[in-house]
Amino acid sequence: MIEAQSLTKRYGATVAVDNLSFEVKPGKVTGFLGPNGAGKSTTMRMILGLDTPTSGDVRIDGKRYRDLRQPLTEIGALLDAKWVHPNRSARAHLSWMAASNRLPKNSVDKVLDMVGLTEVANKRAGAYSLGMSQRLGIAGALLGDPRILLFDEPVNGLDPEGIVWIRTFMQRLASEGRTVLVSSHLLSEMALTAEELIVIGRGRLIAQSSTAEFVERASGSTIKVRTPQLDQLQAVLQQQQLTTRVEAGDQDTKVLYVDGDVTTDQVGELAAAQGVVLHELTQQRGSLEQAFMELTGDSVQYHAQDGAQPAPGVAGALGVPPVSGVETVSGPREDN
Ligand SMILES: Nc1ncnc2c1ncn2[C@@H]1O[C@H](COP(=O)(O)OP(=O)(O)OP(=O)(O)O)[C@@H](O)[C@H]1O
Repeated sequence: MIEAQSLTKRYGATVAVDNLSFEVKPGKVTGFLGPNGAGKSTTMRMILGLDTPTSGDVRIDGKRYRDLRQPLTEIGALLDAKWVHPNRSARAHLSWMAASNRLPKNSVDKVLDMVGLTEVANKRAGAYSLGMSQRLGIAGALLGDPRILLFDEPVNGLDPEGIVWIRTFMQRLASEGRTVLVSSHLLSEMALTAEELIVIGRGRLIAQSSTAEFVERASGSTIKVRTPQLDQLQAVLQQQQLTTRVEAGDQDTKVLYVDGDVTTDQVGELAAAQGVVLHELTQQRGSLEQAFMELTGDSVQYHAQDGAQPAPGVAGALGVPPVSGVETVSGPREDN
C-alpha cells in the first residue's frame, strides 16, 4: 500500500505537485494518469525518496522510503529503462544490483527468467531494443521480490507486442497480491491495463476511482436514433425529461440524438409503446482521449520546443487558453 498525504513539491515558482493525497492498494494495477508535465514522475520520485517533498508525506506500507531497511525487497521501480551502462550485460547489471543490495545471487536468474531475457542475458545492454531494455528495467525492479512496484510510462515507444507483454505482466504481478502503480498519459492504454485510476493535472488530483467508473464518466454516451416519425419520438422523449437534439444525416435525412443517462433499451421501449418505427438505435461513445483531454483540459502543459504553441489537438482544439509560464521537462533534473 502507498499512501500520499497532502504531497506538495515546488521547484522555484513551479508547483509540480500540489497538495496531492491518494492511496494505492495491493492486488490491482493502479494507473497514474495525467497529461505531460502533470507531476507523475515527480510524485514517483518522492515515493522513492529521490525528491524531498516541500510539504506533505508519502508512506510505503506505513514507512517512509528512507526508513526502509532493505528498500529493494519492499519497493521496486522502473523509472528510466535506458539508465543501464550500455557496455554491461543484463546479467552483469543485475548481479551488480543484487550484490550492492545484499540480495541472493540466484535472484538474478529468477528475474531474467520472469521477464524472458535468459537467452540474451550475456549480451551488452546497449544493443537491446527498447522493449528488451524495458524488460531489463522490470527485472531490476523485481530483483528483491518487492510487494510494491512503480513503473513510469513503461509502454512509451513500444510496439504493440511489447505493450501487450508489459500490460499482461503488470496484471500478473498485481494478481500475485502486489501493489502496482503505473503512470501514463494515455487513458486508452490505462483503460486496458488498470483497474483503478488516480488522475492528476497540474499536480492536483482530478479523480481517484475505478477505471470503469472514470471511463464511463469521461466518455459520456449519446444514443443515435433514425426514425421516419422523428417529431413524434422527440416529443415522447422530451416528456420523459430526456435531452434530445436533431442533426442533419445523410441524403436530407434527420437524426435524433438523446444525451445523458439513458439506455438504448429505454429509448426502444418508449418508441415501441407509441408505435414509433425505428430504423436505427445505437449507443455512441465519444473518443476516450478527447474526453480525457476535456477533463484535464485546463491542466494540460506542453513542451516549449515548438515556440510555446499548444500541441495540435490538445489545448488548441479544446479552446483551452495558452498556458503562461511554460516549462520544458527535458534536460537534466536538479533536486532542490
Ligand atoms: N527538477 C526539476 N526542476 C524544475 N522543474 C521540474 C523538475 N522536475 C519537474 N519539474 C516540473 O514539474 C512539473 C511536473 O513534471 P513531471 O516530470 O513530474 O510531470 P509528468 O507528469 O511526469 O510529465 P512527463 O510525462 O512529461 O514527464 C513540470 O512543470 C516540470 O517542468
